[in-house]
Amino acid sequence: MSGAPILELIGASRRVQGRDLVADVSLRLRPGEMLGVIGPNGSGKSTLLNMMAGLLPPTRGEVRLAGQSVTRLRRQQIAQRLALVSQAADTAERISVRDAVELGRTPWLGPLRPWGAKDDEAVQAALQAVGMERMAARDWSTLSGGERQRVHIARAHAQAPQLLLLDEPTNHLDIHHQLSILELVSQLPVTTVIALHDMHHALRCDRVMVMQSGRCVALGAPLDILTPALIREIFAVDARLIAHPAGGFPLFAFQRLA
Ligand SMILES: Nc1ncnc2c1ncn2[C@@H]1O[C@H](COP(=O)(O)OP(=O)(O)OP(=O)(O)O)[C@@H](O)[C@H]1O
Repeated sequence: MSGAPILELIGASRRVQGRDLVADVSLRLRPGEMLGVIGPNGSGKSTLLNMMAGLLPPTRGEVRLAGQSVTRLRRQQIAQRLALVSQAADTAERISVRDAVELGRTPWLGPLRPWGAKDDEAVQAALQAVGMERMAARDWSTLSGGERQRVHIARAHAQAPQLLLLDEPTNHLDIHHQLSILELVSQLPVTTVIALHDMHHALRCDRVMVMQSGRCVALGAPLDILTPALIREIFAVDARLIAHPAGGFPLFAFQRLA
């Protein structure tokens, strides 16, 4: 359906054993935006991303991908539109870094569409984007946690999705690679949803959605949403926003409430 947003949630809920893990989330992504999803542990961020990816069907409401209910799309159709890098992402051992990234091209291949130069280019560009081209021949099993994380992101990049879903993509990365990945993601010509714990990273998003007990309790521009009052209420900490001394993104100073 032309003109439909790449992703729309309409009262999307997921109830398991009588408990709403995600409750009544409505959301319409804007083209090219980077949406940060934050919230305390167990607030439903991963469940929501898995629902967006069509891996967990909503028990109420709907998730629409490019205008179509995600539950009615085939896996390959979904994979041609979105890539998910989940927290628990793993890859079979005994394959090389390049092999792992090549898996990203799978949704585009078929009996009438064999591997070609375009696929090689996509894989090379993805390896370069995350700074892993020199490790392309390395065995996956020998990589560090952060290197694996970068390869997962490269695989998602090679998939050439319109929508990229990243569940805490920076949690294994050193500070240089955290900032590189966020910058890379913000520059990609895709719409991105990124579950985060670091509020400094959330400030780099176009919009932020705050979750609490499965509900979306705030959605908007980061500085409008991440106020000391909201942070105190949701995370039970005192937060002050401080200007960056060199003009960068502002900084939070946190203190546990007494
Ligand atoms: N299959 C399941 N059955 C029962 N409860 C579940 C199931 N999957 C998740 N939960 C619960 O749902 C809640 C939301 O989990 P989810 O992983 O979505 O939270 P999260 O915000 O991503 O948490 P974190 O920040 O710790 O990664 C948690 O309380 C979790 O224990």
